[in-house]
Amino acid sequence: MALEKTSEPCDFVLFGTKGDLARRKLLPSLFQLEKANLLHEESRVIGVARQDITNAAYKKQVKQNIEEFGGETLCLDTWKRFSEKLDYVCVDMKDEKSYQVFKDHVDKSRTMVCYLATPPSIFGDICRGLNSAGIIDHSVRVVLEKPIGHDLASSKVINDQVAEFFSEKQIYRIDHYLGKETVLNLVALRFANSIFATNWDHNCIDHVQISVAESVGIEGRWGYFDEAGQMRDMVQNHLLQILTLIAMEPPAVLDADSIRDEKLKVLKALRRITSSNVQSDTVRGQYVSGFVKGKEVPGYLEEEGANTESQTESFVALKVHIDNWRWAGVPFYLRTGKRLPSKTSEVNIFFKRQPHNLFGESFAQLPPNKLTIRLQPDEGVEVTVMNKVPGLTSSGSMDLQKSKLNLSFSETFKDERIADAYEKLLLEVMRGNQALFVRRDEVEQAWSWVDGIFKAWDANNDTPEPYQAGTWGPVASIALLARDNRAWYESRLGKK
Ligand SMILES: NC(=O)C1=CN([C@@H]2O[C@H](COP(=O)(O)OP(=O)(O)OC[C@H]3O[C@@H](n4cnc5c(N)ncnc54)[C@H](OP(=O)(O)O)[C@@H]3O)[C@@H](O)[C@H]2O)C=CC1
Ligand SMILES: O=C1O[C@H](COP(=O)(O)O)[C@@H](O)[C@H](O)[C@H]1O
Repeated sequence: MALEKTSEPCDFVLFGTKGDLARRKLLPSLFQLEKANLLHEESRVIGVARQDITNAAYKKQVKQNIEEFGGETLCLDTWKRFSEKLDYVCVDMKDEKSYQVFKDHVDKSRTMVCYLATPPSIFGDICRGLNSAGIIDHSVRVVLEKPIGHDLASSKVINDQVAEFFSEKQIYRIDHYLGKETVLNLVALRFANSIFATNWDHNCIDHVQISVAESVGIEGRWGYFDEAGQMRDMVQNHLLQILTLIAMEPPAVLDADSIRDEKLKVLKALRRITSSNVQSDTVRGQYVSGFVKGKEVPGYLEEEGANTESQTESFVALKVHIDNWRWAGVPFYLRTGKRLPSKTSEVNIFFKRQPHNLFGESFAQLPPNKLTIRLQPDEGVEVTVMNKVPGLTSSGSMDLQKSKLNLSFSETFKDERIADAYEKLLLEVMRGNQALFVRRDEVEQAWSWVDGIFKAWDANNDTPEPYQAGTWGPVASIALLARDNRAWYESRLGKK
């Protein structure tokens, strides 16, 4: 993927620079942008945290982060250029007065991006602090991390707090799945290829499966995860965003609001899950100890910091209906979980059978066409097609077999490095393109739908079903599809 350099110098202010996300993802991504010469020569990265350290000490910490999480040997030339861009500001983000110090660090003639990699509970404090220091004007952009809130009500509170100081045009709500190369490719695949564009509805498609499987557990983030659970951590944002890109109508143009208007319509058309269908259409699970990739791992309730009463779900499977013309009668099955056999995300589109069988028994036994979009790893697109087995037969019959048309990104684009999602998104913020960010109404519509599921679970006194770490989730997840005479497509890596 060729990314384009930012044309304007930018002050990129990273609140929460010592946190997990900043260390693992954001700083290494900024470093990669520097390495690819995509940061403007005069741009700066200003880390903000509450520890009182010198700029030199901060640079040392950032260097260690990049060495630890950058995934490659540190390129010293790049580091020299990058470290010259680094600056550090000590702020207690809850104390309005402490923001005055910014005046000495930011240059109002540049574009300013404030990335809030902090708990959402202090987004309002940060905006207020920046405002009291006179830093906010119409050109400043603010990036908000997900999940925004815990439910619709709390997300409205946070969005209102930020909206007091920033207009919607200045707000970039990040969902890092929207920066993944293969998720970006969904739009190209659908709207640049007439073979898909013209077959993308209830006439041709039987059902859709979206699986986002993780092999990791909660990675020492009990405090955060146990409050959130897989539904708020993954479904409310990443899975619903993927779903909207698969299901949306073609936007008139590829600008931010045209795309977001179409995604919003899909979210509005989601059939609500209530206490009458929650049992048939949802499954939630919590892992118990088991083996992942041959290694013994603890159960959810044995994780560091765990409370043994927790009923937080680490797995969710859903049957979702989109009540509109295009998708009438086409179920979308979604599943995501931690401590599954492998880290594999893919979308499988199952097409309908041909209306009439011209080929006899061998054809009847074969599954219909399937389009697999491998989001990660081994990014690519695969179509299963029916093919004649070459050769002569005494009866003259035609034997068919299932074959694959396989586009592997790593083989096809050998010379292109696949950029991390955050690299793409950070560059888009610096460039001022909101197309890959989530609008307030989308976030709130998604919460409203997810809130309905929690309400229904509560009404039914539903609790998560146990599943062994290293398996594909509770048995009920298999039953969810089996009731419809369907089965999850167990992806290639799951078989390894
Ligand atoms: N970690 C991840 O993989 C992901 C995280 N996110 C989101 O990103 C955000 C950050 O997450 P994460 O990095 O994991 O969180 P952490 O708890 O690791 O980091 C939060 C940062 O905020 C700082 N902070 C909190 N309160 C204050 C305060 N009053 N004054 C100054 N600094 C403060 C902390 O400073 P200190 O170091 O001093 O405590 C810390 O550096 C959250 O919204 C999360 O939901 C989203 C996707 C993935
Ligand atoms: O946002 C989050 O995403 C990660 C999974 O992201 P991926 O890019 O590695 O697929 C998830 O592990 C984490 O819990 C969640 O907060």
